[in-house]
Formats: sequence, C-alpha cells, structure tokens
Amino acid sequence: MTGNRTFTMIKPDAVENGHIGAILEKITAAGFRIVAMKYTQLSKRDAEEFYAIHKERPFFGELVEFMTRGPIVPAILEKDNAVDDFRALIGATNPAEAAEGTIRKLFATSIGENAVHGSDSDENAAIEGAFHFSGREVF
Ligand SMILES: Nc1ncnc2c1ncn2[C@@H]1O[C@@H]2COP(=O)(O)O[C@H]2[C@H]1O
Repeated sequence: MTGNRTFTMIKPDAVENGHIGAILEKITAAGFRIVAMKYTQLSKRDAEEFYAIHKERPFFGELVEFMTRGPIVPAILEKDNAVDDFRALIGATNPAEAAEGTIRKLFATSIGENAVHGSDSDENAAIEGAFHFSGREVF
C-alpha cells in the first residue's frame, strides 16, 4: 500500500551535531517509509532557488548562508497523511515553541537553525522532492 508523500531535509546544524541517525530513527519509528534519500551539499544558487518564496524576508541571506555551510540529508517520505503527520513529528518552526518529544524540540537550537525541514502542503512536497531527486532516485 502506498501513502502520500512529504519532503524533508536534515539541515547542516543537525548533521554537524551528529544527529542524522537519531532523526532517521524517529522518522522511521513514526511509520514513514523512506522512498528517496541522499547526502549532499547545496550551492548558493540551489539554496536561493529552493527558498525563493522567502527571498523578501529579512532572514533570507542568513537562511542561504546556513543551508549551504555543510552537508544535508534530503529525503522523500511516504505515509498516509504524510505532510501533516510529519509537521506534527518535527514540531513548531521555533524549537522554543515545539512540543515535547518533537524532532525540533530534541535537536534544534534556534528558529533559523532548526534541524529539519518539512513541506507545508502536498503540492510543495512534490515540487521540493522533484528539486532534489530524479525519477530514478525514488523507490
Ligand atoms: N525569523 C526567522 N529567523 C531566521 N530564520 C528563520 C526565521 N523564520 C524562519 N526561518 C528559517 O526559514 C526556514 C524556511 O523553511 P523551514 O520552515 O524549513 O525552516 C525555516 C527556518 O530555518
């Protein structure tokens, strides 16, 4: 049975802090199937394109600088109700406001360096997944 899909990235802060394994464990324990995953680093151009929707925000420069400073783990995840269930699993954007037990509460350090990304809609999940993966990389 296939569920629907969301897109995530384990961000440079969580990679630097050694949390890849623990975060993947939380994701799979919550019932998500990994259908695509890689270890890679974004160029400045990649990050500016991926986050184009935020380009007028005051934190845009900081966001691009952060997301390009080291490797990330992008992945496409599958589960029923994937987008909403994944956002519940990761918690609020600001880890200070994230619920106990959520990935951001456990592993994020600030609103900017918040450990993981989660798509906010089915449409954006498809766009973001296609940004990072070709058809041959999705299983
Ligand atoms: N006020 C803020 N200051 C710095 N970074 C922010 C702020 N709000 C959002 N962001 C970052 O912008 C990112 C947009 O994608 P995410 O929701 O994955 O995670 C968000 C944060 O990393």
